[in-house]
Amino acid sequence: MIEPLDMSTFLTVRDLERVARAELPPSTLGYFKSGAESQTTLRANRRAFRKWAIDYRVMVDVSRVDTRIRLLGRDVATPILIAPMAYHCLAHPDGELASARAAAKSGAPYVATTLATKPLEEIATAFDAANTAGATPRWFQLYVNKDRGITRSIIERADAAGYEALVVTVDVPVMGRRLSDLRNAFTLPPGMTAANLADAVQGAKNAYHHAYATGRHDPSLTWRDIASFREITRMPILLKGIVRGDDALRAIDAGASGVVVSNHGGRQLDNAIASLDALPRVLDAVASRQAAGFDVLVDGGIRWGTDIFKALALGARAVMVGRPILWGLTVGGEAGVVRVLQILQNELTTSMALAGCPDIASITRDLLVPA
Ligand SMILES: Cc1cc2nc3c(=O)[nH]c(=O)nc-3n(C[C@H](O)[C@H](O)[C@H](O)COP(=O)(O)O)c2cc1C
Ligand SMILES: CCCCCCC(=O)C(=O)O
Repeated sequence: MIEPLDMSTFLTVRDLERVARAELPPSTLGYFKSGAESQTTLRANRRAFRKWAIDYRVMVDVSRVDTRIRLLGRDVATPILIAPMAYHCLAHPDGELASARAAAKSGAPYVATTLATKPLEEIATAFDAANTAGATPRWFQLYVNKDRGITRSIIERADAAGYEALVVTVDVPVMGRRLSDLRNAFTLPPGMTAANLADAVQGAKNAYHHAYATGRHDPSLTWRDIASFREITRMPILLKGIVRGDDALRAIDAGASGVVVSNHGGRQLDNAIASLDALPRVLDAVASRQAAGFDVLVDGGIRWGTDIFKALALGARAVMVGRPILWGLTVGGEAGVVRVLQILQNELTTSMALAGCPDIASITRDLLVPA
């Protein structure tokens, strides 16, 4: 019998990544880890964090460190969210049910993807059962289907299942060229499906990824559509994949409540600007709206608590973490994702204490200098 791994032996996200890379079949590993084309943006996302050093304060009472934030108008325990990512069952048979439970137990907001391998209703139930104090929100990420009837029905299902926000991903008009997926003809293995779309892609049950990307996904999405989604749902809308100040302002005009500064983890436009590099100009553009509750989040390349510290110091409300969650899920299922979130949370609170920041509000811009 193989003994379950003791999660406490993993001290960094990298420790889990190493084991996950060894465990995953090549085609799945390629799908999870890859960026588009030359992977320049994938690398730039990491490099952007190394451009900053933390100019710390001393002699501040940090006997208590509080990571609570306000997010879309409610209190949340941590600024670390789980990014929407397709096909969690590739990492572990419990898939999104495991990652959702782990998020709820850790107090980390969870963003379920349209392309989940478990139905959005089951993910909601798994999350809520573990969210005993009801303190943590879960959001739903939307990919827009060419058949707007299907899109509408997904939004209505997410609404009915009690998701608190709709995250519309806007940086995938078409899929980026991830070379390993092309070489491996990546698709879902037999028996695994994009569970929210099962009715929509009948006849392609073992090839959802390709069938969805080439046949169903809508490249004609524009700002006008956001206004039309506003009419369908009570959920506040965030746009994920914004890197420009003028687009952030358009998002506000379209009725969005926030944006996620993101280049999709370097998986879409290769040579795109790094997310962290784009963050300051987006924040500058929407500065006057932040007091009114317009939230700016960022993702891409976050692997350490100090990365989160830097993003918050630049002015992000919160961060989303992508691939590290898949490494944790691969290595230990729910316990592995809990461990990833614990590691990042511990690193964040340690860096806050060492930088003289007892709470998130005290992580200010002057604490960063060029490295
Ligand atoms: C395997 C994988 C699948 C993803 N699927 C989705 C998705 O379904 N919807 C979405 O909006 N973003 C998706 N993303 C992008 C993530 O939400 C996020 O923007 C990115 O992973 C952040 O970068 P990081 O992985 O470096 O943390 C995916 C990313 C990965 C790695
Ligand atoms: C054309 C939409 C396919 C997106 C696949 C999921 C995703 O966002 C990613 O792999 O990245």
